[in-house]
Amino acid sequence: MTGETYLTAEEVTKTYGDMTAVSEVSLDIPSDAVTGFIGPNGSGKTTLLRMLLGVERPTSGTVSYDGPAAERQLGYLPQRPTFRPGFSVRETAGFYADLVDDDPDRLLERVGLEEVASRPVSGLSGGMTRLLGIAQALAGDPPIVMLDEPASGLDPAMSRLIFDIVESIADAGRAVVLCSHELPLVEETADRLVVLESGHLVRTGSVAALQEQTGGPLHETFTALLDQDRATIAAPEGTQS
Ligand SMILES: Nc1ncnc2c1ncn2[C@@H]1O[C@H](COP(=O)(O)OP(=O)(O)OP(=O)(O)O)[C@@H](O)[C@H]1O
Repeated sequence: MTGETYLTAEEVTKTYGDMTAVSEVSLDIPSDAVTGFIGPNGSGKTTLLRMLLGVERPTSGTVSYDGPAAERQLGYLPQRPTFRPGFSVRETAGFYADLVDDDPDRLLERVGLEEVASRPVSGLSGGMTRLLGIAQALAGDPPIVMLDEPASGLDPAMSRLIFDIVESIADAGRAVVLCSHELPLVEETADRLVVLESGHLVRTGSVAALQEQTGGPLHETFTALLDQDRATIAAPEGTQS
């Protein structure tokens, strides 16, 4: 079930010199839903996410926030979250909570890190570091939460835990966007998919609708869609079977 549009991108393009990382992508990000960005390495997922966040300025096109009034509109988990060494988990959560008048203990409880609150951040596992990154992204209760590869490099149990938390963030009414290569988990968790290839949006729609198009599980659907698009690009108009 998806809700209102919280963020709108219109024909956003990002070039770096001669390289086009994202090409004329238009999309809406709805509340009450997880939108998954999938695509091969280098297809432009992170660049698109960062333009939606406003930390990367589009070369052309616009991004507009249509969500509710909020002190912090967007929360962000970067691909490789890093925290200041020497601080404990609680001090770190406290730093982010203070910026938006939130409660650090609430944030730690939200991701299940209250038991390790006194541990130095340098002593956290990769999974716990990611959980602390999610806690930070939730500070101030932003209506939109964006997560870049929240489970990359994590074991299956930790990946599952992270995706369960991601789902619960959207269940609380927020708009959640994530980039991920963990296709089976994305298939289970996402409501909508945005499929990118070489900076182009090649498909968007609900997971069910995309599955219906090719009649298979997501990882097969994904491969089939990309193959289909390569064929579309390769075949001159009117020659496709
Ligand atoms: N600051 C930059 N300067 C030059 N090129 C860049 C920059 N940032 C990204 N790119 C290029 O833009 C393209 C898209 O990169 P991006 O990181 O958005 O892809 P991605 O789909 O997130 O990849 P991955 O799945 O590997 O994280 C890549 O070819 C990348 O090398």
